[in-house]
Amino acid sequence: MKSPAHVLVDIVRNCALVSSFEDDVIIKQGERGDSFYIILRGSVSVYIDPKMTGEGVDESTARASAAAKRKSVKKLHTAPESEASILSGMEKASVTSAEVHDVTVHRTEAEVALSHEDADTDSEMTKKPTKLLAPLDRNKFGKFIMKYGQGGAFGELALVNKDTFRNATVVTDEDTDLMVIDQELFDRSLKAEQEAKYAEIREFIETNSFFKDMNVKLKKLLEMSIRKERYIFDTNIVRQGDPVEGLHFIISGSANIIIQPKKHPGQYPQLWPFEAGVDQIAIEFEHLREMRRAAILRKYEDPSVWDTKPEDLVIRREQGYAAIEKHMKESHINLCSVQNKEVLGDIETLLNLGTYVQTVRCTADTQCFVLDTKNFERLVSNRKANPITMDIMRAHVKNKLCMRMQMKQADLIPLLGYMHHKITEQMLPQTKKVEPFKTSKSVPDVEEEMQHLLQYFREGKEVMLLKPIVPGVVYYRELMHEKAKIREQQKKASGNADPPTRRRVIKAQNNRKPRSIAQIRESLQQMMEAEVIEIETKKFKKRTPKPQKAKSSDQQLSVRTVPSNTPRTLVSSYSNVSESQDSVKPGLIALMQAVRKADTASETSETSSIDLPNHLTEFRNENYSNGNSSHVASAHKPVPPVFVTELSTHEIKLPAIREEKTQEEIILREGSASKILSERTPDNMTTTHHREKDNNSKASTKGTKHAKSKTPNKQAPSIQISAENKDNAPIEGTFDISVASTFSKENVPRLPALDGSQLSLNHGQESARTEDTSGSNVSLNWKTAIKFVNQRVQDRLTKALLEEETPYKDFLTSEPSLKLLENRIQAFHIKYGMGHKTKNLPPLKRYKLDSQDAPKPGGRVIVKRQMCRFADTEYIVKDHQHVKHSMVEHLADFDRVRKTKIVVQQLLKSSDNS
Ligand SMILES: Nc1ncnc2c1ncn2[C@@H]1O[C@@H]2COP(=O)(O)O[C@H]2[C@H]1O
Repeated sequence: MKSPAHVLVDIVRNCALVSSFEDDVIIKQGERGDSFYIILRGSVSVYIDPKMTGEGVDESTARASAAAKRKSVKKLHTAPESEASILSGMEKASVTSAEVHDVTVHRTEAEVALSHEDADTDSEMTKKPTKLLAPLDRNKFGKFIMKYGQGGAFGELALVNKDTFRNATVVTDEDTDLMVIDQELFDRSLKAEQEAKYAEIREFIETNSFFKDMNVKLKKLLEMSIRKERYIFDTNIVRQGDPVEGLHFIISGSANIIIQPKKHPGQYPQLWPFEAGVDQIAIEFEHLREMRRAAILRKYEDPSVWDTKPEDLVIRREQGYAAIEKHMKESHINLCSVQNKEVLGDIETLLNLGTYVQTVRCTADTQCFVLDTKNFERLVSNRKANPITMDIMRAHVKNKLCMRMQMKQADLIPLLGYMHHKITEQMLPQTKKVEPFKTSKSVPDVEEEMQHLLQYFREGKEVMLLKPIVPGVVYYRELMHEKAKIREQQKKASGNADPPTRRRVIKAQNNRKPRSIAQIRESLQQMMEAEVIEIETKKFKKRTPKPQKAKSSDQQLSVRTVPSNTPRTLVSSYSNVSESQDSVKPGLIALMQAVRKADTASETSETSSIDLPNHLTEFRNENYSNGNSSHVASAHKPVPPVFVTELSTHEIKLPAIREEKTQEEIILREGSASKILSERTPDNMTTTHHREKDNNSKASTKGTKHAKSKTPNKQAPSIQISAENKDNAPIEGTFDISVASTFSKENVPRLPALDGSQLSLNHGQESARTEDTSGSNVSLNWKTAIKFVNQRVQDRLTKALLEEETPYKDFLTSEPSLKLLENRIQAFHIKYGMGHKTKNLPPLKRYKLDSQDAPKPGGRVIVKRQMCRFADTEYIVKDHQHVKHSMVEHLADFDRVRKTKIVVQQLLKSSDNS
């Protein structure tokens, strides 16, 4: 093998020297070539036409275009100088080497003179003398790739590759002297070395994680585009602030990464301050970046933030070289050391930073493979041609930045965090545009609602005053009711109610506060009174034989029946109470005790007390004819039944009104409590539940088809009272315990129509005091209870329920309700903005839906839709609408400006808090 000196001598002796002028095309892409060039003086530029290499198109298209090209080559192979000769270096065209000549253009002085002469003649003829001297249009050669200067060499590929096609176009940038080495000389002097170089590059590509998965064609192109460079000890491979050349892959040696963070703001003014964008808060305040930048500059008045040069100069001039060296050392951060397999310039390239973030100084002789930016853009970052490499690179860069951020001095380099954030953002499948405030989790729902409102106001839209619908706002309760109803309906429709979720249960338990003993006692007492628990019963059980309990009853009730051929009496089984408690407890307890006492007495005497109406026979047979019930002797005459089923401690239920099918009013049965009721029931009757109103109201009942008897509700504790009407259907009322609590033997209301004779209650010794003409004995207490209950029913159907018809007679649209609404609006306003000024808000305007002067709903006028509680019952009362609509106009003086003010205040408040 020849020594380098011998090779050099051989080359110098046998090469040719050529001088070229500016814009001479030395090599044309696609043509065949047999020369290698070394630049002795001047410079050249390399251009590649991507269409000819097939890069940037997927393989199938490339194949198709290649086939097309092959065809055209066959056609035109006789004219090698024509366009047909511009073939892809990759394509193996069937053109013989003899037919193709090296068409490298060397413009000699004579040729140029000639062309000038031509131009002159031309100018004489065409008067356009400068035409040939016009600058060369280099665009037609494709993309600019790189420049070679003095000492550079090119044209080796055609000689190394068997196909001898030129892979790029080379054009002189100035007058250039070239050393030309022909194929023969090249083969014997340089070919081996060049081949080895390309083999090494090929191996690098095959093993490098960025490139190994690229397609073969791109790999081949990449192979031609990568060059090897050597850097000696203590030289910089790249320098912070210099324009990014491309990627440097260190393959041997080692280097230090040195960073001057102070330079970064000047290098990347568009990104500075670098904290912006790193976290959620910074993103939200991204729009304030300029202000922050100015503020920081004002604060520190530090020009070095922008440029470190003047500062360096000042130090050097004032304090000398030693000082500046020391200063430089201090401001340089030696971040880490890198070696084989390190990539330089990848961060900058991916983040499009333009200049190097760091200086990389060799700590040993170092070799790198270099992929220029242009070649990188052409072959790697082109997504179409190469979809995977960029993703691999991003992951690599992210890892690298992660590791660097964990280094000791990383805190002094804020740019690191920013770059990491940016790369992470790039790696997201779809980078989310973060809107300030809106997406922030720190902003509560209410605030978001307020922002919506603000938006509406900005757009000049009228908004419902009562929005947002959040707890504490006026219509929240109504909305929740509506929702609850819908849920209920859905549950009913689906057939089975879902059990509460475990989570809810836990929550409920957590919310429960521990109760004091007094509270526990109190609730126990209440439960006892409500017969939910059976403490008293148990006590009693020890002393007296217990009547059998009805199987179907969930409550502590039992009903005794008499044989079906005798009048049947239904009484409560509250017979197990000690007499000592009798007179002590007022109200309901007294009543219940009285009932129990009477019941006990009746048990012992085995007499029936209250007749069971016919329509209840079935009910009784179904529920109580299980042989467990004790039979009570019946009275001879049918008597109005009092059907005590359940107890209520809270709710006042509306009486369900039984209506005649044929008549336009409620008629109750004579000879019973219902008779009294019928006597006292006015012609017109309304079904509102304002007990405090007088009985002058006029509303009539309507005949209806609903005639089902209602089975007493055994779940909810309440007392239901059944009276009998013509159709033997019950009239049910609900016992008001709050009123009952004032009840005592002495103040039993006098019921003029209440006739003891109609009661066939037989309660042993107490019966002597009854006025029962049938001879049945009714205990005083029991009778009193019946009286009281009847009184209540009577009150319900006469006084309490008969209310004067007003536009807002329904509970929800009644005056108190609207007052409540006004209060809540006021509270809302006080809470959300106007404070004390809103105390004197004008009242809501009320309209009847059908009145002529009523405004149309919309804008400031809301229609309030409300369901009457009767909606759930089976009875329809004439002229009564279950669904009520009323209209309420918003407060008049609450103009938009003030609303906006409130919203803005609210927003400001919330941003202050956050
Ligand atoms: N990226 C590149 N791809 C191909 N050739 C290049 C590239 N950069 C520089 N060149 C040179 O341009 C020359 C064009 O002719 P050759 O193909 O013989 O050899 C080529 C290389 O020496």
